[in-house]
Amino acid sequence: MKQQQPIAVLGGGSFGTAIANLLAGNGHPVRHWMRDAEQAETMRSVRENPRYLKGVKIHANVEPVTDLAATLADCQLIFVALPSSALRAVLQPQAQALVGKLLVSTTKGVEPGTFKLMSQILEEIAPQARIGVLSGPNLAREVADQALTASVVASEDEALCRQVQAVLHGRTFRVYASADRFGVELGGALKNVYAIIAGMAAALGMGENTKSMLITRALAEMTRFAVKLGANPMTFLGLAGVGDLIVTCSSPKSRNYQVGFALGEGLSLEDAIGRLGEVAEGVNTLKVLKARSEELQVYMPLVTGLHAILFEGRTLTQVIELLMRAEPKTDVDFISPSGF
Ligand SMILES: NC(=O)c1ccc[n+]([C@@H]2O[C@H](COP(=O)([O-])OP(=O)(O)OC[C@H]3O[C@@H](n4cnc5c(N)ncnc54)[C@H](O)[C@@H]3O)[C@@H](O)[C@H]2O)c1
Ligand SMILES: O=P(O)(O)OC[C@H](O)CO
Repeated sequence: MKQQQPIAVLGGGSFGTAIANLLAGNGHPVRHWMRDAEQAETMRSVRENPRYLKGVKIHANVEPVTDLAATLADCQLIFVALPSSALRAVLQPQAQALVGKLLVSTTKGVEPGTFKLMSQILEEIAPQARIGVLSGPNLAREVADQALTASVVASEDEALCRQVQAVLHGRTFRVYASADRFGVELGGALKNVYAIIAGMAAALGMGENTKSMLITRALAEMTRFAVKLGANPMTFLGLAGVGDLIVTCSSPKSRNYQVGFALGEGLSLEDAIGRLGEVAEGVNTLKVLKARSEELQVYMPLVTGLHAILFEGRTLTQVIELLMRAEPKTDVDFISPSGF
């Protein structure tokens, strides 16, 4: 009988582990690549990732590995679950091995300096690869615990979308397809910033009206920015836009929300990140988004306010005062700019 080709998952953190397990549970052999040999050995022997996904049993079809070149050589379909800060550095030296491969980024971040999204970096490193993204309301812990979940695979390459749907679809995980790779990926990166704000609001005991205002105005702000970049605003009404924004802004399981909550409790940014000990992409995204929104002259008061608190020494009270007293605006202005 012909042996099934393995699927690669790059990144030994919580999301890499959750995706590897999902694929394995669907009957696929998985090469789960991580840089840390000790972690791989632990995962091989105890069948758990105690540092990033404690209590979740690693499926027998998952093989934790540390040889990146061999992993890329053996696999055609490759899921990338590396932090945005590591993706280029890890994959650039492997450019030759990526020719003709199907690369699916699950990383939700933006590169400082270039403002490139992760699939755009993959495209630059490997112009002869086939590229897609997977994004949506997908907290790793819940995916791993088999909570009913939906996600979006986005690519101009329809066959890639169908293949990703086929390998991930299962009893607990539904995958929708989209041709709008840029919009889907941008939504996933931007929402992390607003989750920090939502976490702060929760720590301060703010009410339900406030939470709703924050999420809705965050969506307006994200969409305004996306439209300026030429993205389709309708994509933001889907799972990878409003769906991901809701889960990340309402769940204490979100690491970005946790950073915000710690800030709301009075911790410094450094201590909040230290206490988390995992990736919170929103902090870096905030810096690059603030700079880019100024260059493009897009009105983003929540981004400006959070940046002022984290990096310009403003107090939360000062920023709330400024936001609430700002000139009244038109609702849904990014769709009907001349509403009034
Ligand atoms: N965790 C989630 O719920 C979730 C869901 C969807 C998408 N994502 C995205 O997935 C990406 C990865 O996040 P995560 O949650 O798995 O992170 P994590 O904090 O759980 O783990 C990060 C992993 O990356 C590894 N790493 C760090 N630097 C590296 C390098 N230079 N080379 C190789 N490995 C390196 C660490 O060793 C660790 O294994 C992020 O962009 C995140 O936004 C996360
Ligand atoms: O834990 P966070 O804040 O990185 O969010 C995880 C996912 O992006 C939620 O979809």
